[in-house]
Amino acid sequence: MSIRIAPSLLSADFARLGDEVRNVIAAGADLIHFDVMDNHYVPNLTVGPLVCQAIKPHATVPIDVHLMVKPVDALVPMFAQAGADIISFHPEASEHVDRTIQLIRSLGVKAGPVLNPATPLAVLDHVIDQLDLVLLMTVNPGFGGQSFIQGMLPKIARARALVDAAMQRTGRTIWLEVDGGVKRDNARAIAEAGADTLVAGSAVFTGARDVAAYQGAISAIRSEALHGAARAALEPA
Ligand SMILES: O=C(CO)[C@@H](O)[C@H](O)COP(=O)(O)O
Repeated sequence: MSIRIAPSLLSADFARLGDEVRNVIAAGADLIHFDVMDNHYVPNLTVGPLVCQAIKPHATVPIDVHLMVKPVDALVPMFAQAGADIISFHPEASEHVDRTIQLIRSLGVKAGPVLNPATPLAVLDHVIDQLDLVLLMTVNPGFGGQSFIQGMLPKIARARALVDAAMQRTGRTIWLEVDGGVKRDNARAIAEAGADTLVAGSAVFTGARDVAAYQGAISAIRSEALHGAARAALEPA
């Protein structure tokens, strides 16, 4: 299994966003995770489509837009136009979850729901076969730098089983992404539970804030996660 690392720009230097995007990509980032907060669905306010459009020329890897906004649908075409390659959204913030997924996919963008720590996996029941990814929050959304909620590990494992079954049924690829409190010292357990895509903000944008620092952080997380994924592959199904 391959592991994707998605640095969250929430912890980047917003005064130098183009440089930060280029630097984390040079350091090995597989995706750029772009957190959109509206001070309504979550108690924080970040950036919108104009900033996504501004970083697009610097992003030689896919831009993974995480919408923490309510309502959702009106912003979807704006982010598609701004260069989003992936758009995830919170089912609680959408009036019609199936419609939102179809809207995102109709614009040629990969789609997936984001499950808060307390959101049950049952929300996937009738849509999983249409998804490109499932994003599991391992902190409550709204802020970077929070601690990983340990109780989420069994939820990741249960989501892995659902995603595997859906991939077998449909022949599609569905990523299982985890976001919140991901560090080098828990990446192994997170990947062993079944995550294949790890978002990390404060654990990546750290140290001297240059390519070497980002490379050290990304490769440490990746290497731990690869160990975890290898261990999971050895375990009986
Ligand atoms: O969506 C969010 C927070 O709502 C995340 O993407 C955080 O930005 C991750 O930051 P760290 O927990 O890795 O510092």
